[in-house]
Amino acid sequence: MSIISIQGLSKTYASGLQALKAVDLEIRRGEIFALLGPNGAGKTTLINIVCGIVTPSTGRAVVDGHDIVRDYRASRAKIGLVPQELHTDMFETVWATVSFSRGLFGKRPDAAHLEKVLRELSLWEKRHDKIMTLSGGMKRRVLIAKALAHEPQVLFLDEPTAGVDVELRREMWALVRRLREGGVTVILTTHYIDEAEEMADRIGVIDKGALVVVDEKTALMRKLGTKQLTVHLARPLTEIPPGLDGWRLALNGGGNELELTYDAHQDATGVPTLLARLGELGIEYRDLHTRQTSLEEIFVGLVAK
Ligand SMILES: Nc1ncnc2c1ncn2[C@@H]1O[C@H](COP(=O)(O)OP(=O)(O)OP(=O)(O)O)[C@@H](O)[C@H]1O
Repeated sequence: MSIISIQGLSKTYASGLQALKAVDLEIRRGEIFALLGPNGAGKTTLINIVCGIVTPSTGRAVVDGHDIVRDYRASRAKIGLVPQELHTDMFETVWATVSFSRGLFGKRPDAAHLEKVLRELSLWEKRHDKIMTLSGGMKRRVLIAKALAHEPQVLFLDEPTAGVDVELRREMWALVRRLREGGVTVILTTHYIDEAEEMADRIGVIDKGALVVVDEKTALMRKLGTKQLTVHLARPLTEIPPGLDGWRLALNGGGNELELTYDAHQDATGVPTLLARLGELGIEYRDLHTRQTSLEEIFVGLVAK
Protein backbone atom coordinates (compact mmCIF):
# COMPACT_ATOMS: atom_id res chain seq x y z
CA MET A 1 0.00 0.00 0.00
CA SER A 2 1.39 3.40 -1.03
CA ILE A 3 2.06 6.10 1.51
CA ILE A 4 2.59 8.64 -1.28
CA SER A 5 0.74 8.52 -4.56
CA ILE A 6 1.77 10.90 -7.33
CA GLN A 7 -0.18 11.09 -10.59
CA GLY A 8 0.57 13.11 -13.70
CA LEU A 9 2.53 15.70 -11.77
CA SER A 10 3.98 18.47 -13.95
CA LYS A 11 5.58 21.79 -13.16
CA THR A 12 6.23 24.66 -15.52
CA TYR A 13 7.89 27.58 -13.76
CA ALA A 14 6.92 31.17 -14.59
CA SER A 15 10.05 31.35 -16.75
CA GLY A 16 8.44 28.78 -19.05
CA LEU A 17 10.87 26.06 -17.98
CA GLN A 18 9.19 22.68 -17.63
CA ALA A 19 10.90 21.18 -14.61
CA LEU A 20 8.63 18.12 -14.26
CA LYS A 21 6.83 16.22 -16.99
CA ALA A 22 3.81 14.10 -15.99
CA VAL A 23 5.46 12.18 -13.19
CA ASP A 24 3.65 9.11 -11.81
CA LEU A 25 5.18 7.57 -8.71
CA GLU A 26 4.01 5.38 -5.84
CA ILE A 27 6.09 5.35 -2.66
CA ARG A 28 5.54 2.25 -0.53
CA ARG A 29 5.05 2.52 3.19
CA GLY A 30 8.24 1.77 5.08
CA GLU A 31 10.65 1.74 2.16
CA ILE A 32 13.84 3.67 1.53
CA PHE A 33 13.47 5.26 -1.89
CA ALA A 34 16.38 6.99 -3.60
CA LEU A 35 15.74 9.61 -6.23
CA LEU A 36 18.78 9.87 -8.48
CA GLY A 37 19.36 12.43 -11.16
CA PRO A 38 21.86 14.92 -12.51
CA ASN A 39 21.83 18.62 -11.55
CA GLY A 40 18.64 20.33 -12.61
CA ALA A 41 16.78 17.06 -13.26
CA GLY A 42 13.81 18.12 -11.11
CA LYS A 43 14.47 16.29 -7.84
CA THR A 44 14.03 19.32 -5.59
CA THR A 45 11.00 20.48 -7.57
CA LEU A 46 9.33 17.10 -7.00
CA ILE A 47 10.09 17.13 -3.27
CA ASN A 48 9.01 20.75 -2.92
CA ILE A 49 5.66 20.02 -4.57
CA VAL A 50 4.96 17.07 -2.29
CA CYS A 51 5.93 19.23 0.72
CA GLY A 52 3.65 22.05 -0.43
CA ILE A 53 6.46 24.56 -1.05
CA VAL A 54 5.92 24.68 -4.82
CA THR A 55 2.47 24.40 -6.45
CA PRO A 56 2.08 21.83 -9.22
CA SER A 57 0.95 22.96 -12.70
CA THR A 58 -1.00 19.76 -13.31
CA GLY A 59 -1.52 16.43 -11.59
CA ARG A 60 -1.98 15.49 -7.98
CA ALA A 61 -0.23 13.97 -5.02
CA VAL A 62 -1.67 12.30 -1.94
CA VAL A 63 0.31 11.72 1.27
CA ASP A 64 -1.13 9.08 3.59
CA GLY A 65 -4.61 9.77 2.24
CA HIS A 66 -4.34 13.58 2.25
CA ASP A 67 -4.29 15.60 -0.96
CA ILE A 68 -1.29 17.94 -0.89
CA VAL A 69 -3.29 20.91 -2.20
CA ARG A 70 -6.85 20.49 -0.82
CA ASP A 71 -5.72 18.99 2.46
CA TYR A 72 -2.39 20.76 2.78
CA ARG A 73 -2.05 20.98 6.56
CA ALA A 74 -2.86 17.34 7.16
CA SER A 75 -0.59 16.12 4.40
CA ARG A 76 2.29 18.39 5.45
CA ALA A 77 2.03 17.18 9.06
CA LYS A 78 2.83 13.65 7.83
CA ILE A 79 6.12 14.82 6.34
CA GLY A 80 9.50 15.71 7.77
CA LEU A 81 11.77 17.60 5.38
CA VAL A 82 15.52 17.75 5.86
CA PRO A 83 16.82 20.48 3.56
CA GLN A 84 20.43 20.70 2.47
CA GLU A 85 21.32 23.62 4.67
CA LEU A 86 20.35 25.27 7.89
CA HIS A 87 19.39 28.86 7.20
CA THR A 88 17.92 30.13 10.44
CA ASP A 89 17.92 29.52 14.15
CA MET A 90 21.65 30.13 14.61
CA PHE A 91 21.16 31.98 17.89
CA GLU A 92 18.66 29.48 19.28
CA THR A 93 19.51 26.50 21.43
CA VAL A 94 19.08 23.02 20.02
CA TRP A 95 16.19 22.34 22.40
CA ALA A 96 14.35 25.58 21.56
CA THR A 97 14.56 25.10 17.82
CA VAL A 98 13.45 21.48 17.93
CA SER A 99 10.54 22.30 20.29
CA PHE A 100 9.50 25.13 18.00
CA SER A 101 9.49 22.83 14.94
CA ARG A 102 7.13 20.47 16.73
CA GLY A 103 4.81 23.33 17.66
CA LEU A 104 4.62 24.47 14.02
CA PHE A 105 2.57 21.39 13.21
CA GLY A 106 0.15 21.96 16.05
CA LYS A 107 1.49 19.04 18.05
CA ARG A 108 1.34 19.24 21.82
CA PRO A 109 4.73 19.54 23.57
CA ASP A 110 6.23 16.13 24.23
CA ALA A 111 9.56 16.37 26.03
CA ALA A 112 9.96 12.58 26.05
CA HIS A 113 9.71 12.39 22.25
CA LEU A 114 12.18 15.24 21.77
CA GLU A 115 14.58 13.64 24.22
CA LYS A 116 14.39 10.38 22.28
CA VAL A 117 15.10 12.16 18.99
CA LEU A 118 18.01 14.14 20.43
CA ARG A 119 19.53 11.07 22.08
CA GLU A 120 19.17 9.12 18.84
CA LEU A 121 21.12 11.84 17.05
CA SER A 122 23.75 12.20 19.81
CA LEU A 123 22.58 15.75 20.43
CA TRP A 124 21.24 15.30 23.94
CA GLU A 125 24.39 16.62 25.63
CA LYS A 126 24.25 19.65 23.35
CA ARG A 127 20.60 20.53 23.91
CA HIS A 128 21.37 23.77 25.73
CA ASP A 129 24.02 24.90 23.22
CA LYS A 130 23.39 27.56 20.62
CA ILE A 131 23.32 26.11 17.11
CA MET A 132 26.01 28.51 15.87
CA THR A 133 28.49 26.90 18.28
CA LEU A 134 27.99 23.39 16.84
CA SER A 135 30.18 21.64 14.28
CA GLY A 136 28.95 21.21 10.71
CA GLY A 137 28.06 17.59 11.34
CA MET A 138 26.05 18.44 14.44
CA LYS A 139 24.20 21.20 12.57
CA ARG A 140 23.16 18.57 10.03
CA ARG A 141 21.87 16.40 12.83
CA VAL A 142 19.88 19.35 14.18
CA LEU A 143 18.18 19.58 10.77
CA ILE A 144 17.16 15.95 11.06
CA ALA A 145 15.99 16.43 14.67
CA LYS A 146 13.84 19.37 13.56
CA ALA A 147 12.32 17.28 10.78
CA LEU A 148 11.52 14.44 13.22
CA ALA A 149 10.17 16.64 16.01
CA HIS A 150 6.51 16.28 14.95
CA GLU A 151 6.70 12.49 14.47
CA PRO A 152 6.31 12.40 10.67
CA GLN A 153 5.46 9.22 8.75
CA VAL A 154 7.63 10.22 5.81
CA LEU A 155 11.08 11.76 5.88
CA PHE A 156 12.52 13.55 2.86
CA LEU A 157 16.28 13.94 2.91
CA ASP A 158 17.64 16.28 0.24
CA GLU A 159 21.25 15.26 -0.41
CA PRO A 160 21.79 14.08 3.17
CA THR A 161 25.49 13.44 2.87
CA ALA A 162 26.66 16.13 0.43
CA GLY A 163 29.94 17.47 1.76
CA VAL A 164 30.05 15.41 4.97
CA ASP A 165 33.00 13.30 6.04
CA VAL A 166 33.07 9.53 5.78
CA GLU A 167 32.32 8.96 9.45
CA LEU A 168 29.24 11.19 9.50
CA ARG A 169 28.11 9.65 6.25
CA ARG A 170 28.13 6.20 7.85
CA GLU A 171 26.30 7.58 10.88
CA MET A 172 23.65 9.09 8.62
CA TRP A 173 23.16 5.81 6.83
CA ALA A 174 22.82 3.95 10.13
CA LEU A 175 20.33 6.54 11.33
CA VAL A 176 18.22 6.23 8.18
CA ARG A 177 18.10 2.47 8.67
CA ARG A 178 17.03 2.85 12.30
CA LEU A 179 14.29 5.26 11.24
CA ARG A 180 13.03 2.77 8.70
CA GLU A 181 13.03 0.05 11.35
CA GLY A 182 10.87 2.42 13.40
CA GLY A 183 8.36 2.52 10.53
CA VAL A 184 9.33 5.80 8.86
CA THR A 185 9.32 5.91 5.06
CA VAL A 186 12.48 7.58 3.77
CA ILE A 187 12.92 9.33 0.44
CA LEU A 188 16.36 10.65 -0.27
CA THR A 189 17.86 12.49 -3.18
CA THR A 190 21.47 11.91 -3.92
CA HIS A 191 24.16 12.43 -6.49
CA TYR A 192 26.13 9.60 -4.93
CA ILE A 193 25.38 6.36 -6.71
CA ASP A 194 27.08 4.34 -3.99
CA GLU A 195 24.71 5.91 -1.47
CA ALA A 196 21.70 4.68 -3.46
CA GLU A 197 23.39 1.31 -3.94
CA GLU A 198 24.05 1.02 -0.20
CA MET A 199 20.78 2.39 1.16
CA ALA A 200 17.83 2.13 -1.18
CA ASP A 201 15.19 -0.55 -1.49
CA ARG A 202 14.01 1.07 -4.71
CA ILE A 203 15.54 3.63 -7.01
CA GLY A 204 13.94 6.21 -9.28
CA VAL A 205 16.04 7.89 -11.91
CA ILE A 206 14.86 11.32 -13.01
CA ASP A 207 16.27 13.14 -16.01
CA LYS A 208 15.09 16.39 -17.60
CA GLY A 209 11.90 16.34 -15.54
CA ALA A 210 10.86 12.80 -16.46
CA LEU A 211 11.12 9.63 -14.40
CA VAL A 212 13.05 7.38 -16.74
CA VAL A 213 13.07 4.33 -14.51
CA VAL A 214 11.67 3.16 -11.16
CA ASP A 215 12.57 -0.27 -9.88
CA GLU A 216 13.85 -2.38 -7.04
CA LYS A 217 17.56 -1.73 -6.67
CA THR A 218 18.45 -5.38 -7.12
CA ALA A 219 16.13 -5.77 -10.14
CA LEU A 220 17.58 -2.63 -11.70
CA MET A 221 21.08 -3.94 -11.35
CA ARG A 222 20.08 -7.36 -12.62
CA LYS A 223 18.09 -6.10 -15.59
CA LEU A 224 20.36 -3.36 -16.78
CA GLY A 225 23.63 -4.70 -15.51
CA THR A 226 25.95 -6.56 -17.77
CA LYS A 227 29.24 -8.26 -17.05
CA GLN A 228 32.58 -7.83 -18.65
CA LEU A 229 35.11 -10.58 -19.16
CA THR A 230 38.64 -9.36 -19.74
CA VAL A 231 40.96 -11.81 -21.43
CA HIS A 232 44.59 -10.87 -20.78
CA LEU A 233 46.37 -12.01 -23.92
CA ALA A 234 49.78 -13.65 -24.01
CA ARG A 235 50.68 -11.57 -27.09
CA PRO A 236 49.05 -8.30 -28.19
CA LEU A 237 46.68 -8.15 -31.15
CA THR A 238 46.49 -5.24 -33.58
CA GLU A 239 42.81 -5.83 -34.34
CA ILE A 240 39.98 -8.16 -33.44
CA PRO A 241 40.45 -11.16 -35.75
CA PRO A 242 37.63 -11.73 -38.28
CA GLY A 243 37.19 -15.19 -36.75
CA LEU A 244 35.70 -13.53 -33.66
CA ASP A 245 32.80 -11.81 -35.43
CA GLY A 246 29.51 -12.05 -33.58
CA TRP A 247 30.78 -11.49 -30.04
CA ARG A 248 30.50 -8.09 -28.31
CA LEU A 249 34.23 -7.55 -28.10
CA ALA A 250 36.57 -4.61 -27.61
CA LEU A 251 40.33 -4.57 -27.81
CA ASN A 252 41.86 -2.59 -24.94
CA GLY A 253 45.12 -2.07 -23.09
CA GLY A 254 47.21 -1.50 -26.20
CA GLY A 255 45.94 -4.71 -27.77
CA ASN A 256 46.75 -6.81 -24.70
CA GLU A 257 43.19 -7.18 -23.42
CA LEU A 258 40.15 -8.55 -25.18
CA GLU A 259 36.98 -7.46 -23.40
CA LEU A 260 33.68 -9.31 -23.81
CA THR A 261 30.45 -7.68 -22.64
CA TYR A 262 27.72 -10.19 -21.87
CA ASP A 263 24.48 -10.69 -20.00
CA ALA A 264 25.29 -12.86 -17.01
CA HIS A 265 21.64 -13.92 -16.65
CA GLN A 266 21.35 -15.57 -20.03
CA ASP A 267 22.08 -19.26 -20.18
CA ALA A 268 24.30 -18.74 -23.21
CA THR A 269 26.69 -16.06 -21.97
CA GLY A 270 29.09 -16.70 -24.81
CA VAL A 271 32.01 -17.12 -22.42
CA PRO A 272 32.77 -20.85 -22.92
CA THR A 273 32.34 -20.67 -26.69
CA LEU A 274 34.57 -17.59 -26.89
CA LEU A 275 37.33 -19.33 -24.95
CA ALA A 276 37.01 -22.40 -27.15
CA ARG A 277 37.16 -20.20 -30.24
CA LEU A 278 40.30 -18.45 -28.97
CA GLY A 279 41.88 -21.89 -28.65
CA GLU A 280 40.90 -22.77 -32.24
CA LEU A 281 42.40 -19.51 -33.50
CA GLY A 282 45.62 -20.13 -31.56
CA ILE A 283 45.15 -16.97 -29.46
CA GLU A 284 46.77 -17.67 -26.09
CA TYR A 285 45.88 -15.91 -22.89
CA ARG A 286 47.48 -15.51 -19.47
CA ASP A 287 44.57 -14.63 -17.27
CA LEU A 288 40.83 -13.95 -17.10
CA HIS A 289 38.96 -11.36 -15.10
CA THR A 290 35.23 -10.61 -14.80
CA ARG A 291 33.41 -7.68 -13.35
CA GLN A 292 29.79 -6.53 -12.96
CA THR A 293 28.54 -3.21 -14.32
CA SER A 294 28.10 -0.83 -11.42
CA LEU A 295 24.96 1.13 -10.72
CA GLU A 296 26.98 4.17 -11.75
CA GLU A 297 27.45 2.86 -15.27
CA ILE A 298 23.75 1.97 -15.46
CA PHE A 299 22.87 5.47 -14.33
CA VAL A 300 25.21 7.17 -16.79
CA GLY A 301 23.75 5.00 -19.55
CA LEU A 302 20.20 6.06 -18.64
CA VAL A 303 20.78 9.81 -18.50
CA ALA A 304 23.50 10.18 -21.16
CA LYS A 305 22.27 12.03 -24.22
N1 LIG B 1 11.79 28.91 -8.98
C1 LIG B 1 12.22 28.52 -10.17
N2 LIG B 1 11.97 29.24 -11.28
C2 LIG B 1 12.40 28.85 -12.50
N3 LIG B 1 13.09 27.70 -12.72
C3 LIG B 1 13.38 26.95 -11.65
C4 LIG B 1 12.97 27.30 -10.32
N4 LIG B 1 13.41 26.34 -9.47
C5 LIG B 1 14.05 25.43 -10.23
N5 LIG B 1 14.04 25.78 -11.54
C6 LIG B 1 14.62 25.03 -12.66
O1 LIG B 1 13.96 23.79 -12.74
C7 LIG B 1 14.88 22.76 -13.12
C8 LIG B 1 14.86 21.65 -12.07
O2 LIG B 1 15.45 22.15 -10.87
P1 LIG B 1 15.53 21.30 -9.52
O3 LIG B 1 16.09 22.19 -8.48
O4 LIG B 1 14.22 20.67 -9.28
O5 LIG B 1 16.59 20.17 -9.93
P2 LIG B 1 17.41 19.16 -9.03
O6 LIG B 1 17.28 17.85 -9.72
O7 LIG B 1 16.99 19.26 -7.63
O8 LIG B 1 18.89 19.70 -9.21
P3 LIG B 1 20.14 19.67 -8.16
O9 LIG B 1 20.62 18.27 -8.17
O10 LIG B 1 21.09 20.60 -8.85
O11 LIG B 1 19.64 20.16 -6.85
C9 LIG B 1 16.23 23.43 -13.27
O12 LIG B 1 16.44 23.70 -14.63
C10 LIG B 1 16.08 24.69 -12.47
O13 LIG B 1 16.90 25.71 -13.00
